[in-house]
Amino acid sequence: EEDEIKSSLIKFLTQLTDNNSNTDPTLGWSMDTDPCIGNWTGVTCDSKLSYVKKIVLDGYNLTGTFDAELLCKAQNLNVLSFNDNKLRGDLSEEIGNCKQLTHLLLSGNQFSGILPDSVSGLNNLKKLEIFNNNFSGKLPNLARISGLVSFLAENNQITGEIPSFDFSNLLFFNVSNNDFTGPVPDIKQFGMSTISGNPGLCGRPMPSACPPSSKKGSKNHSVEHTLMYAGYILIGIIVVVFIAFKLFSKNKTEEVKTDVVKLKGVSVDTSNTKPSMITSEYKISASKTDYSVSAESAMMSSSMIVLSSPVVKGLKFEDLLKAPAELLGRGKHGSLYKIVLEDGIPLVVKRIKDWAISGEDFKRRMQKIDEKKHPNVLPAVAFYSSKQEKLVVYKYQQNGSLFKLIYGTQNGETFDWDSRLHVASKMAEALAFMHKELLADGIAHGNLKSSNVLLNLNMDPCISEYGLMVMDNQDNPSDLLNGNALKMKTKDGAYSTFKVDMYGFGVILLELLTGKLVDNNGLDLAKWVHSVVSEEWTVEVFDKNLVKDGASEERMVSLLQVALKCTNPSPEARPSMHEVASIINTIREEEEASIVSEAW
Ligand SMILES: Nc1ncnc2c1ncn2[C@@H]1O[C@H](COP(=O)(O)OP(=O)(O)OP(=O)(O)O)[C@@H](O)[C@H]1O
Repeated sequence: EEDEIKSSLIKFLTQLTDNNSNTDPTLGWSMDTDPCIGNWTGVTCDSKLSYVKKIVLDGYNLTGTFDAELLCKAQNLNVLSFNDNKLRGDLSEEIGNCKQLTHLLLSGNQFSGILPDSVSGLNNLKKLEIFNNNFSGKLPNLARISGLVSFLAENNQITGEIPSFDFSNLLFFNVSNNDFTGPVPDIKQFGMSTISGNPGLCGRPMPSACPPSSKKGSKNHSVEHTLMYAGYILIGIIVVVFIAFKLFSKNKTEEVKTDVVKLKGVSVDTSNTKPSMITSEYKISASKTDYSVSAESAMMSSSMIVLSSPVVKGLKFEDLLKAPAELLGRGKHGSLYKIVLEDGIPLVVKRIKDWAISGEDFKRRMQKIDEKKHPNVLPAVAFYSSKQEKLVVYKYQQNGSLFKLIYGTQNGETFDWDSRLHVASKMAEALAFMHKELLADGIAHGNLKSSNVLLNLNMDPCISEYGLMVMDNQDNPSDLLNGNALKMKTKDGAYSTFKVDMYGFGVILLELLTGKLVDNNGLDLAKWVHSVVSEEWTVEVFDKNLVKDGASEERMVSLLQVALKCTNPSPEARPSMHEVASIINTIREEEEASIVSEAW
């Protein structure tokens, strides 16, 4: 079979080098040698040298017709690059036999005829580049290829409508100077020049408006559409009824519970707490509707420990209860409320759920953490502990979280490479400091993720909720499925959350680099990146906004390598925060040096 592939490839090449001026028209492709070990020009094999993976013959003066049937006998081909030759004729249907193709690059030739339907079946295709040819006719349904990042087809004579791509997934797009007709797609990010030279296009910003029913609308089509719209309307009605119902029943209950304070769920049972913290027995039950301060509750302030923060001197527990509260989030580990004190200071209160830690241990832990101050770690303002309740108070950060910043960029805000690198390096320094200082106490962050990284007024990262999570010491197998719980057993048998932090940090780096959302505690994003990178198409993992802005690929790759080390499934293999911080600093210095040299 190998011989068959070899002879097909050689036959394929002979047809292209017939009248070639090359000194050696065989380009070293010979039956006597192995394509993977012999010197076959332009041929690259997989790492095990078992099959031909790429053929790159750009600018080899190749002429004649491109026999896809012969070529695609090598079924494992990933990359075909024949740019800038003199290839003529049709691209035949058999190109579809190269099922593994990720790159089909044929620009700068004299291909004619239609692009065969089989191209739309190349599911793995990432780049399809056919510009500067004479392709004509309608395109197959290329929108089916979900992973496509580049479609460049300018300077052909292609007709029909522009494929209905999901343009937000494309990095490179150009169909200018063809004969496309139909409506102009939403391609803002690419600019109108990428569709110019297609006089038959209609709708804004073209001079001609699209005819109202430009769709040929066969009967089947219109029936389908009617059904679809009827479905939408039905769903709409259900949603409206549901919301109305909810609102109605909520109004009813609110008549009973007079207060809007969401903290009212807080139940403070002080009967079992240490006498040093609480002087007498008072109970505020969850069902109690009014939290107005009573003389007794003032005494409870003693269990509220206000840390060194000057912002809220003398903050009392009842101040928290009194202030109007807004639920910001309800996570796996508790709820977060925003409150505004009487003097207008906004705070957030984290109410930690199910934390089996004694009041003393909690107090000691919070004070240990508070002793270590770093400008990029958000200090707690106060905390409160009773048997049922653990509350930690922070200052409200009006600039939102890193999570919002990364995913907000889709709405047109920019978060450029320089700023991302800045955030990464500040975070790494802060965590390296905290890890070092708190190593002996075994207090790591425990729940590092981009929503716990806030931005201060200078847009510097501010890591929140440090140390509020303790990993339970049970080896819960279901926990092992999510990345957060990839724990490491230390010598004395305890688990170290420090390596869990490394994983969390790695995922944040991946978010910064890819701009992609994390599912399932980051495991999916990490898995995805690991798989793309192992297939060698590293560049395609990066956020296209970064690529578009011309961020340095070299330094993005360096940061990606750090992220991959941090998200190694095996905790022992992950680096320390100290190592990571120094690598990231080096990357940043290189970035700064390059900006300086560019300025020259
Ligand atoms: N001090 C703060 N100032 C402003 N926003 C904050 C502050 N702390 C957290 N937030 C934001 O409030 C939202 C809810 O926070 P919360 O901590 O409940 O969610 P989470 O981090 O997803 O969950 P968890 O920490 O329980 O795993 C998040 O978007 C977070 O970024």
